[in-house]
Amino acid sequence: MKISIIGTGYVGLVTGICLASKGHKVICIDKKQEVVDKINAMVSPIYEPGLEELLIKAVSSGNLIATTNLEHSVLNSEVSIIAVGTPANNDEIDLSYIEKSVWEIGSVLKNKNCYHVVCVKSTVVPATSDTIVKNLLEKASDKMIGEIGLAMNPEFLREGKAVEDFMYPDRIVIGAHDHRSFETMKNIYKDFFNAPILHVNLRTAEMIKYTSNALLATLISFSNEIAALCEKTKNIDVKEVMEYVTLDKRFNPRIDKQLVNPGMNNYLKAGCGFGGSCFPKDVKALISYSKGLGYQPQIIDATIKINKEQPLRLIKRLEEKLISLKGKKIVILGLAFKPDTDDIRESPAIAIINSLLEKGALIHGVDPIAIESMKKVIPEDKKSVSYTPDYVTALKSADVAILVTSWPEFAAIPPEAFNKLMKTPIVLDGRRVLDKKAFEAAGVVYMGIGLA
Ligand SMILES: NC(=O)c1ccc[n+]([C@@H]2O[C@H](COP(=O)([O-])OP(=O)(O)OC[C@H]3O[C@@H](n4cnc5c(N)ncnc54)[C@H](O)[C@@H]3O)[C@@H](O)[C@H]2O)c1
Ligand SMILES: O=c1ccn([C@@H]2O[C@H](COP(=O)(O)OP(=O)(O)O[C@H]3O[C@H](CO)[C@@H](O)[C@H](O)[C@H]3O)[C@@H](O)[C@H]2O)c(=O)[nH]1
Repeated sequence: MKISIIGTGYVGLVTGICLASKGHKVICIDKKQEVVDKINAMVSPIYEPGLEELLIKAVSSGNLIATTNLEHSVLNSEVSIIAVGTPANNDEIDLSYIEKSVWEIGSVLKNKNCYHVVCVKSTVVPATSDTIVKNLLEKASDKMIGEIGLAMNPEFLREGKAVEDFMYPDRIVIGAHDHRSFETMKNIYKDFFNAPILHVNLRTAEMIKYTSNALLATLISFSNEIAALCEKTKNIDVKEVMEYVTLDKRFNPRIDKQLVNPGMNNYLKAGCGFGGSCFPKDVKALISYSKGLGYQPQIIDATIKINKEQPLRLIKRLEEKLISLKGKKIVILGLAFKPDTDDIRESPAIAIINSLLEKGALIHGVDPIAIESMKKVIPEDKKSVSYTPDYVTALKSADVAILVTSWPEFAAIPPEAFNKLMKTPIVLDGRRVLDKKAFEAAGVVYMGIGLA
């Protein structure tokens, strides 16, 4: 099929490249010329494992091109997928990018005579597609929805695993205004063999996306609350508790008596809090949507509150240990909000560094790829903040190291290196990926989230 994708960020680019690799003819549209130029030059504008290899194949096979020309792209495609940002504005969803792109598409459709489906892939609060999007499209095109197709197809990919998640989805949710819109969208996904394609109405599709993110975020805050209790009780380790609780087959289904999900990859890992461009923004948008309906949410309100406190609890524990953090050299192992990405949006590292700076500490941030992104938010300054990709340089004569992002390379640092390099070898494991016994055997003071 011929598909145009409006907005070529994480979601738009991954969608475009993956659909092109399934044989569709894809045009990626972005308003940023530098993004378009990079794509056409077969250089990925974002860091995502496996993406650039697929991009090279997609562009060289002629299945993918990028442009800033929306009109030409919409006229030359059967479906337009909208993947522009829906950022938070004072904790409410900002729909201005959606509105602008819908208007632009509608204006082109005014002069297009064959059937065209407009599909919202961006995350939008329930009833956005069947009210705001529908009204704008009808007004701009001078046509009724029905004559133009309308769908909402939420995206569930995770950064760092985006290609894998897109190519092998657990389910494909298609909210459709009518049967014809649904059938057209279904055709796009006909070669995604193992995923069920679920047909729902537009607003249900929107609610499924928010519910998914709110549930996953709530599981993390729940685990962090249990971690706080474990820290106040000697000899209980939250890692052990959560691991054994989740052996229950209601969390960990079995096939032929074998665990399907043995690594506890189920959002019940306590840590220094969830970050990223989605969980914080989407849970807050759901809270604001809910309040707008006159319902005061309780659980998801607590999810955000616990997440805000979680990085600060870490600092409090350090203060209890060291009395004062003033002048202490503190190494932050990990700046990205999770491994395998250079994205630092809402990363717990930001709250941790800012709080430590307020207390007069000196920061040495380490990350394999997220340093440049972090410098834009917390710039390097010779006195109190510096960054390096090299942990050896950072750890030299440090007072404390805090592991914030579970990059595998940090878990692979030998415990002896901390003892040898640091002034006072104290390690605070904010992701529980280090081996406490090995650290203690190497003479390092080990502190961990969810462990007294
Ligand atoms: N990032 C994720 O992992 C993820 C996963 C699932 C869903 N989502 C949702 O998908 C949406 C997009 O997220 P993202 O992270 O890809 O955003 P992003 O900020 O990375 O990318 C958005 C892109 O849209 C472009 N753009 C904005 N208005 C435009 C217009 N009128 N015409 C052409 N281009 C335009 C911007 O230049 C930018 O490159 C959001 O609603 C987000 O909540 C994101
Ligand atoms: O047990 C866990 C699992 C995750 N996290 C943290 O949660 C955050 C988000 O992680 P993850 O879900 O892997 O990354 P995202 O790329 O933000 O993906 C989420 O947000 C996307 C955007 O909406 C959705 O598409 C995905 O389904 C949803 O998982 C990160 O800071 C993680 O460190 C934990 O603290 N404990």
